[in-house]
Amino acid sequence: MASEQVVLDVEGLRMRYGTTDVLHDVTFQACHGEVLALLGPNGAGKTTTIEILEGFRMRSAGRVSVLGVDPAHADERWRARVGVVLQSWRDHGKWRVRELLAHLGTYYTCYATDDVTRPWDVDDLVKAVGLTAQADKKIRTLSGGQRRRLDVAVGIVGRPELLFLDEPTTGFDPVARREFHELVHRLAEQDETTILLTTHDLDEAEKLADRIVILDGGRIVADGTADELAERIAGEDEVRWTHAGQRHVRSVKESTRFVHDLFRRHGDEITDLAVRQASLEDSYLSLVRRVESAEVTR
Ligand SMILES: Nc1ncnc2c1ncn2[C@@H]1O[C@H](COP(=O)(O)OP(=O)(O)OP(=O)(O)O)[C@@H](O)[C@H]1O
Repeated sequence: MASEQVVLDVEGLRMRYGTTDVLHDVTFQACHGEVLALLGPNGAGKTTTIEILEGFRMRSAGRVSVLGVDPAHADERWRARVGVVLQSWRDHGKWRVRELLAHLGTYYTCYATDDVTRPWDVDDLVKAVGLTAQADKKIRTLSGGQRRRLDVAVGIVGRPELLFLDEPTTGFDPVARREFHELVHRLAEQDETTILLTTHDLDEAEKLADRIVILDGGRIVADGTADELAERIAGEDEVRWTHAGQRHVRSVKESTRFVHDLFRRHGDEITDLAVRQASLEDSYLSLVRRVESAEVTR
């Protein structure tokens, strides 16, 4: 993390649609250069949260500060510092990729600073999102995954300080996904862009995020690094080994100590040893099941 400067500050956020509360007292922060993943089951409140932070939706209660400004009262200068990748860019089908990005980029020219050149050079941008071969194609002829890459390019053309990515890799093939992950790392590490992303891909969250916030039923049920969540929630590693021709599997809290004891007792008789640490998926599933069973008994 480049500095401890707080870029996103959310405290006691509440949202009510009609008579239904969908966010209850949501509190979290993100610091400069941090990549934060917001996870949670369908309907947990991720998009609602992100739309409030983007200034697209009015909250019912709570305090929200984004780059030091309340998004409900933000101006164009603030908007130019924020990049948004929405769930899909469907307009401008007759435009060509390069043309659209160059056109949208002109909006940011007046927001360039001594430190940040705006907009992003179109050829560099098209290359960064892997659309060089499609740069002169009409948008309506792009495949679903190529459109999604264009969505990402539209979101970052102004070189935002803060980037919101709502399910960015839906429809990406494995190569596109890998390239997108490299782009996110580059944005966070080289450009110190703060990134808030939502995803249902736990492997993606584990790879990209410095910190993970899990929302369930409109409440934050976990907040920490993938390792912290694995330790705090799933808590157990899986150890597999063979002894005297027989396969064994045990779930244990302290795998290093367990393996040490195993070798102390059986030495070279132990073969095929494998230790699998609890993954983010284990933590997530265990947490969501716990919340669901608590709701059933409530
Ligand atoms: N405009 C709306 N009017 C009424 N209820 C809404 C509206 N938008 C969302 N909701 C409700 O708010 C809750 C949270 O929805 P939201 O879209 O934020 O969830 P999500 O976590 O993004 O879900 P998903 O993973 O399915 O995209 C859901 O119960 C949804 O039905």
